[in-house]
Amino acid sequence: MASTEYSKELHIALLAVQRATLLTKSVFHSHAKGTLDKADASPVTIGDFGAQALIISALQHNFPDDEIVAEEEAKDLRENSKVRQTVWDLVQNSKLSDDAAEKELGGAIASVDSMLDIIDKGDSKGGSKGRIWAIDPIDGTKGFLRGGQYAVCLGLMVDGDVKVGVLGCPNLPVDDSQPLTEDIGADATDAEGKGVLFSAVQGKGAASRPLGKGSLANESTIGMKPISNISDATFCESVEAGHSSQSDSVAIANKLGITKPSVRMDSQAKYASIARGAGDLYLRLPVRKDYVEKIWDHAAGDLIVREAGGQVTDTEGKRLDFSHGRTLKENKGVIAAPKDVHQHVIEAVMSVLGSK
Ligand SMILES: Nc1ncnc2c1ncn2[C@@H]1O[C@H](COP(=O)(O)O)[C@@H](O)[C@H]1OP(=O)(O)O
Ligand SMILES: [Mg+2]
Repeated sequence: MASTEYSKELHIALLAVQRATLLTKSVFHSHAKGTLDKADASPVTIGDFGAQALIISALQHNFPDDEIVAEEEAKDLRENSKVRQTVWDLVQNSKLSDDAAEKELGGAIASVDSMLDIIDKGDSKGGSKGRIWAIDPIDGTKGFLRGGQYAVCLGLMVDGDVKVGVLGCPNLPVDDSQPLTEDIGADATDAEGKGVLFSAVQGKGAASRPLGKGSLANESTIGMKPISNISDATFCESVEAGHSSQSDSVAIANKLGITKPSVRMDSQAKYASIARGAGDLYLRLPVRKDYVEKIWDHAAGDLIVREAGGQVTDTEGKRLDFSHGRTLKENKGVIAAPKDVHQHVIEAVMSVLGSK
């Protein structure tokens, strides 16, 4: 492997997200078969803890001095032996079939207690200095539960700037050119042709590759679709009306002359979908004034879209600022679009939100 800047970080991030995403798929299947019921916990909880443990152990093995911001803490696992055992069994059984890759990630976690300590390493406060990884082990929990879209998310920030981003999207089609539809990939966890790893390194573009099971398969470069007429755009938004205002998005679409209905999907799969040109715009319009977005919900997607030729800002046109700790407290909402139409979209957004 050529050793350009951040190539090792990218390589390890891809393998770590691949392994963790495969773990979440196996949780979904065990749940669907009913074999998880006796664990007394939701499959989201099991998958979240398992995926976070696997990713952090890989990062600690390779980059022991880096800080980590992750969504979960092990408190509940320490208090519930049944769930703890379920997660531990799962983590022990989650190995890449490529032995060399598994070795690069540091192999198996030594004990159940070290697994708990590893999960708790995700407690960094974040900030504007140093190397900090942001992890969302399962983003889009509702999508995960319904067999639809969710994402395993990992980003590396250096001095508050995202340098590497990886998204594991097990239920998106491998084919970058497949058009975006509401139920794309739904109930398709086991179907052929599903499961993608998206990645980007700052200044080096964005790529996709099949999620696969073993060594990382061939990557293809991805890019946003040029739009000659904004009224032909397809936009994505949350399924959850509580996460993004679906009435404001209709008003903004009207203003832009967009007639196609929105495509609703959970998770950062929205960022990935526009980055590969399957959709054009991603609107995330605040519903509650007091909600602050979390860095792990945006770091990877923000870089992947920008490296694919897009611009990502908040609803006022400000770039997402990852240097303020665990949250994006200086931003409200997210607007992602191809670079040359982004300002036009922001004007429509500001006019609609400003007139409320
Ligand atoms: N009021 C809210 N506004 C925006 N995002 C929210 C809100 N409440 C929760 N979220 C976050 O939205 C993310 C999912 O986004 P999407 O709708 O695009 O799939 C989750 O990480 C979730 O965080 P959490 O996991 O803490 O609930
Ligand atoms: Mg999330």
